[in-house]
Order: sequence, then structure tokens, then C-alpha cells
Amino acid sequence: MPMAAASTDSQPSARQAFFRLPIISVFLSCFMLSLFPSTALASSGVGVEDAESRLKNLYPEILRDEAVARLHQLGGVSDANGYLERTFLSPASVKAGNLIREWMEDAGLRTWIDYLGNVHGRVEGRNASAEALLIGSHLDTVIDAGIFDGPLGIISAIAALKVLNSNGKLQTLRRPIEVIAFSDEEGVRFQSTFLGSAAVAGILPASALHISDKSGVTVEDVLKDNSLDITKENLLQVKYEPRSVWGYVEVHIEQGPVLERIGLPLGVVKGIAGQTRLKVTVRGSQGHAGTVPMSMRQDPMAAAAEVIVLLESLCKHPESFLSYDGHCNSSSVESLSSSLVCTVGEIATWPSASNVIPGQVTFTVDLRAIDDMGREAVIYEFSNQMYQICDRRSVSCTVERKHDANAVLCDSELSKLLKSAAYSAVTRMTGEIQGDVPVLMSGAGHDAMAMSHLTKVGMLFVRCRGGISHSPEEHVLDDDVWASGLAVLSFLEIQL
Ligand SMILES: NC(=O)NC(N)C(=O)O
Ligand SMILES: [Mn+2]
Ligand SMILES: [Mn+2]
Repeated sequence: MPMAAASTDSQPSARQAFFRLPIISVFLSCFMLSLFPSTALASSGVGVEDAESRLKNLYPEILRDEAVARLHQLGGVSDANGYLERTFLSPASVKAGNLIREWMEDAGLRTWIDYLGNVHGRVEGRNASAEALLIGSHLDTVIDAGIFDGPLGIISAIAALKVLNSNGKLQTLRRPIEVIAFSDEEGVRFQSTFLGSAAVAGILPASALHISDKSGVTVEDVLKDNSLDITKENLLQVKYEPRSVWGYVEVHIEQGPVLERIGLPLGVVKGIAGQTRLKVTVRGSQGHAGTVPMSMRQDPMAAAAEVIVLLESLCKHPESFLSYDGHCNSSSVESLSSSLVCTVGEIATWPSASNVIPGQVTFTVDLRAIDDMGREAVIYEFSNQMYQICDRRSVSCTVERKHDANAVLCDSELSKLLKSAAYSAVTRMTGEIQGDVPVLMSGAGHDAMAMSHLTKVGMLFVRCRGGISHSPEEHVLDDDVWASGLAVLSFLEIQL
């Protein structure tokens, strides 16, 4: 099924962008020369490598051409006609999982699917009992999604391992390496994100199996319908022992405009904002649109509208309510203000007819901030002011917390290694010494958040066009897909 994702590369090519970098400092050059002597030598003009053999060592057929083709192929695996949608264990998700499994096997990995529908591909390397490096991302999507959010991290990891396999180096890795394609990160179907990675990390409560989707189907039902025999005991089996894991790495599109603005394909993630999802239900008095006088209405739609605008204003100006009670100092208010974002993305009304005053309106709230206490303070203030609005309008309001994940800081050692790997990849591609690899915060959530409960985590971001994501307009240059695969390869080469 053809998906709407654009495939034309309208950005300047990665190579052009690299050449426009400012001159780097002498200190940085010396530092990086000691890290990557051979590439630095080649790029400084001493012992210039022949362009053809250099290109061959960059494995463009696997890391770029095949990876890009696979991204597009996966982008065509959808439950919807004409747009991309793959929610937790939907038929398209199952198909996508099987495709990924085939690609893992093609890279020489041993594969299996766990009780939560996560797809695993593993190589033991030289020492099967050493702590494993896990590399992952998710195979589910939002509705009307782009093709890179999730799959890029899975496919670039598989591609890098395929290169090692084709060079006969896969079995010589110092520790087991495992790629995991997580079954649910977006949380579109059950509103509870990270079902797959939380189970692997051992933080998914058995009660999550009873969460139901809009049609009343539970997580447990879906798993059983897909022949995954989930029970309380089997859920525990999905969990990894912390001592068996060395760390978790995730490559993901940035979903923001920073790398594009800087003109670099890769960045290292410093941390991930915390997030909360709420469901607000407003109940009023259902009635006839033509006969109930305005003064006698208890209209949940108008109340919901006022509450939504309240949320927007609180999140635009948290300083207006956080500073006056003396609990927050100015720097924490400032840091909250700069990262706080709130969204109402889904609204439903009953009975939803143009000539009926609704009886009930429900809407979602998605709230993110770097500062966990600040996020709580916003939720507290929002609930208080919401109840005042609801009282004044004589409607009843309830708030349910559907999902919470605290902010996560990436591990500094892993980040250093990823930074070196990103630097090495870009240097290898351009033959030029590069500027420092940017360090970014992530406003978007990632499986790394759940995995941080199991092990240290590190993330790499990949530039995307216009910073656009969660849209069919989402786009990553072919050369940037290549850079991300090469960065994973460079990172894995440290494990040889
Ligand atoms: N990276 C992402 O798009 N992740 C999410 N599911 C999010 O809501 O941030
Ligand atoms: Mn997403
Ligand atoms: Mn994602």
C-alpha cells in the first residue's frame, strides 16, 4: 500500500551541509585526532585514501540503500488505507514484526518474539555470559504517521549488524548484542505507552493487562488473540535481569528542528522530558439545541473549551502561578517554562450531533516537562482551576491519570561513546574533520525512558526535515539514514 511519506530529498545533501561547518578549534582537532587516528590522517591529506575504497568501507548498499528501502517497505505496512497506522499488535503491526524478524535473521541474528509481542534478534558474540548491549526502538506508530519514527532505530541497528556479519565479525563481538523492536511506544491504542519496553524493563504491572481500548478489548485479549500466552508468570519472564544487561542504546529521529538548523545529521541526547497523559471527562445536561435557553444550559462542550484554553494559558505562563507562593526559585521556574508543553490531541463528544447539546465530552491532555516536580505543580494547578470552572458551569468533571513517566538523564559514559561514534560516522562519510557533535534534550518520549529502569541508557538523534514528525511529512535524508547506520556500526566496533 503506498504511503504518503515524501521521499524527495529537498534538504541540501549531507555532504554539502558538512562542508559548510565552521572551522573547529585546534583543541578539538587534537582531541579527535587521538580518538580517530586513521580517519583523521586520511582527511588531513596524509596518505589520502582512494575515494572508491573509502566508499566501499562505508557500506552504502547496506547502511543506506537497503536501509532506506526497508524503511519505505515498512512504511507501507499499515492498518489504514492511504495513511500509516500501526497500533499495538494490530494486523499491520504483526506483519511489520514478522518483516523485521526476517531482516534480523538476514543479519545473522537469532530471533524470537516475547509474550508482549516485542521482536528480538540477538548475537552472543565471543562471550555469551557477558552483559548484553541492547539496541532498540518501536515498531508501532501514531495515526497518519511518518515512516521513520521508531523504525529508523530498528533498521539502522539491523543494518550495522548485517555489515559486521558480512565482514565475518559478528561472532567476534565482546558481548552479546540484541536488537529489540518494541511493540508499543506510542500508546495510541491503550493510552498506556511503553507496553513492550516496560515489560522488558520489569516495570509493567500485571494490572496493565486489563487496560482496554475504545472497543473494550483488553491488552490480554489482544495478546491471546495473537497466540501470545500472556499470564502473570509469563509477564515476569519478559523481564530482563539487570545484571545480564550492559546498557541500552536507541537511535531515533530528532522530531525537532535543531540538527537541521545546525546543519549536522547526528546529535547525542542528554535527557528526555517527563510526561503525563490525562483523560478529562466533562458531564453536563444533554438537550435540544433549539429549545434550551442559554442561561439554563449545562453544556459540557463549552466547559471543555474553557478548560482547554485554561490549560494552554497555564502552560504558556507557568510563572504566573508557580512564583507567587515561594515554592519555586526563579531558575526552576525558568527551566520549567522553557520545556513545558501541553496538548489536547483527542476530543470526543456524546452523542455528537449538530442539533444536540452534548451530554458528555472527553478529551486527552498530554503534558511534558524536564522538571518532574514542575510537571506535578502544573497538573495540580490545572485540576484546581478546572474544578472551579466546572462548578461555575454546573457540570461535573473528572480527571484520570493514564500514564506517567519521569524525566530521564542519559548515561554520561554511553553518551560519550555515542558522541565518538557519531563523530566517527560523519568524519568517515565526509573525509573531513567535523565540529563537535551537538547535545540535545528530547521533548518526545522514547522506549529509553522505560529501559532506564533496567539499565543505563544512551540515545542518538538523527536530523529530520523541518523538525516534522507524527506526520506523513516526516522525512530523513537517505544520507542521514546512512550516517545513523554508520554511527551504530562505529559504536559496535568498540565492542569488537
Ligand atoms: N518519540 C515519540 O514520538 N514518542 C512518543 N510516543 C511521544 O508521545 O513523545
Ligand atoms: Mn512517535
Ligand atoms: Mn518514536
